[in-house]
Amino acid sequence: MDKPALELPALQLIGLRTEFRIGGQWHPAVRDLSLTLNRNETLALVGESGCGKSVTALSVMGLVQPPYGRVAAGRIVLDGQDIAGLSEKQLESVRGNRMAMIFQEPMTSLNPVMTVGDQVAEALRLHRGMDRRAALARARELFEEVKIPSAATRLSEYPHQFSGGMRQRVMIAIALACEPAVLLADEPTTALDVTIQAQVLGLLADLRARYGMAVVFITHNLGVVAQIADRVAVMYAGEIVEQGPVEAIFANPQHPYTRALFSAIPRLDAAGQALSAIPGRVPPLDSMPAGCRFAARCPQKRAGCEQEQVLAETEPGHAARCHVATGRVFASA
Ligand SMILES: Nc1ncnc2c1ncn2[C@@H]1O[C@H](COP(=O)(O)OP(=O)(O)OP(=O)(O)O)[C@@H](O)[C@H]1O
Repeated sequence: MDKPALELPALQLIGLRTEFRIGGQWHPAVRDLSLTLNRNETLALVGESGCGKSVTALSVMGLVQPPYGRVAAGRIVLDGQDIAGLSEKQLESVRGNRMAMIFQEPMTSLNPVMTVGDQVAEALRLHRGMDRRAALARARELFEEVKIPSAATRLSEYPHQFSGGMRQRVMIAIALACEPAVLLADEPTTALDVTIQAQVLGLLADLRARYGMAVVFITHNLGVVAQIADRVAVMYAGEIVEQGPVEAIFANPQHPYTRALFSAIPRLDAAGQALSAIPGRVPPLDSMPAGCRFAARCPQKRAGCEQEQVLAETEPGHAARCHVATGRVFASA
């Protein structure tokens, strides 16, 4: 695919804050979240369950809506256009077109009573104005690109006739149909067995390069991160606590939470040693502590952690939200 000469970031989030209403009050599930993603780049969003990864992706897709949730602040800039304030109707022309999302369980997103071919074709008819015949011809090409064997005959089958891995390929074909600038992938391989997972990861990497997409890949599997990501953003309790190139995050993690995540991975050379799970749990949205949200679980807690922390660079392109790691003090100081 040709790229524009002067390239805008594919996706920029600037100060994103997404809130949910709990007991009549709004509480942030994501706050002060900024990141920039270029075309042909994969950013892994990692962290424990409940730390705000899916809410971040759903916010980008415009799928957090009142009355239960809202994007309360920030900009979501897709290929230079701020889409945070778009109406639902305007968003419909962006979703599945300039940005697309794939989920852990494709069965919940696929229509069980429509052939998979028609489901791929639907996106092309809606966003590209193709007639059914042309859309189905393109759907066949897309099935070949995502390596679904016997593409031509499988187009007229229904989702239940596909295995889990093949269904995920159908979802990827739908997502790619309109050649989106940004693909949001929320744990797309978690439900697959490891061999199929590796195949789907390889396929996503190939397609990213072929289509020049930016990919946000949500996972809590650090092995997957190592395999697929260029950059990593580690989230904890709704905030990015560390961000940087994948090599720097693995070789030189700065935030105590990132280090704790790494020490929770089983290691072959440490057979017999207990796995170090992180004691405690992510605080619920309606009782977030002031200051560092990880402090209560942090082995390096000290004076100053009770103050708001800023995300500050520890080396070029690598930042952490911890005054102990960065030597930088506080947002409020
Ligand atoms: N509709 C909702 N109403 C209220 N709270 C919500 C809603 N959706 C998500 N949350 C809360 O927002 C926080 C972030 O959730 P999110 O699903 O983004 O976590 P996650 O990091 O993606 O976790 P997982 O890996 O389990 O998907 C959690 O505390 C969750 O309970």
